[in-house]
Amino acid sequence: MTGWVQKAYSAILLAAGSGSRMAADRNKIFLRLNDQAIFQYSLDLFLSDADCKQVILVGKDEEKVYFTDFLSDKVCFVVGGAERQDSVRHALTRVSETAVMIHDGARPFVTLSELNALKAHDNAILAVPVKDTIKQINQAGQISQTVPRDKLWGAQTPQFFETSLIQKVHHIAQSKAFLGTDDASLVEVFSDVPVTIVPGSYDNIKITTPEDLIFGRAILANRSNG
Ligand SMILES: Nc1ccn([C@@H]2O[C@H](COP(=O)(O)OP(=O)(O)OP(=O)(O)O)[C@@H](O)[C@H]2O)c(=O)n1
Ligand SMILES: C[C@](O)(CO)[C@H](O)COP(=O)(O)O
Repeated sequence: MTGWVQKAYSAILLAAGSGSRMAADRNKIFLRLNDQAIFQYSLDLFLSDADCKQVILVGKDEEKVYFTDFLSDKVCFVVGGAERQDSVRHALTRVSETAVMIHDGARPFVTLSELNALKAHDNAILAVPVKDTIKQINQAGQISQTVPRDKLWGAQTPQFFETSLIQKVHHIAQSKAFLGTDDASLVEVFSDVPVTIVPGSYDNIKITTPEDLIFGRAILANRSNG
């Protein structure tokens, strides 16, 4: 992992999802892992990084009240949109720095050394090599091919960009009604700027389904033992 790198940035922390796959009685972002709500882990990490000059917390309008205690001179609140991409686009209008780190609040286990590794690049994302054998299927649900995985990586967040670039490609994507599943995909489709893969950790899971809470508690227990 790359060492300490100084580069001022704004962080967009996404918490405006619904968590439908978690099937909880509230937005999963507020579920507790040990002593903290899920989104607090990465909020605290960004606030501990001196290079992070601004955190834009993106939530649902009706849930703003739950974020009030976390707002400050450095942390502002922006109302999200229907899709993750809409939430990012709303937040991008408020970014104060020339670089921006876009992060899922549902990924609580990113580390400072991973943030520093991203900051060593202009445009980069955390990702991990795909471990499973990947099958492509046909319409009948039968295998059409096994996709060679030596060049396949699973995209994570944070994803780190020059602010002007990511603002531009989000604007184009909206005008063309293009919906990507991450922010780097918009850079890939609507610019010729390369995005670097920074090898991340398999710990940096997105809390998505109920068993991820079990994995999350195991990751925390492992960290407190080590
Ligand atoms: N309209 C949306 C959708 C998602 N997110 C955020 O984007 C991250 C990744 O989204 P994901 O967990 O996949 O989506 P959820 O809507 O939270 O969950 P689900 O797809 O299971 O409903 C989460 O931190 C989520 O809060 C957001 O800010 N705005
Ligand atoms: C951005 C992301 O975290 C990359 O893995 C992911 O795409 C977010 O949402 P998804 O609904 O799980 O695809």
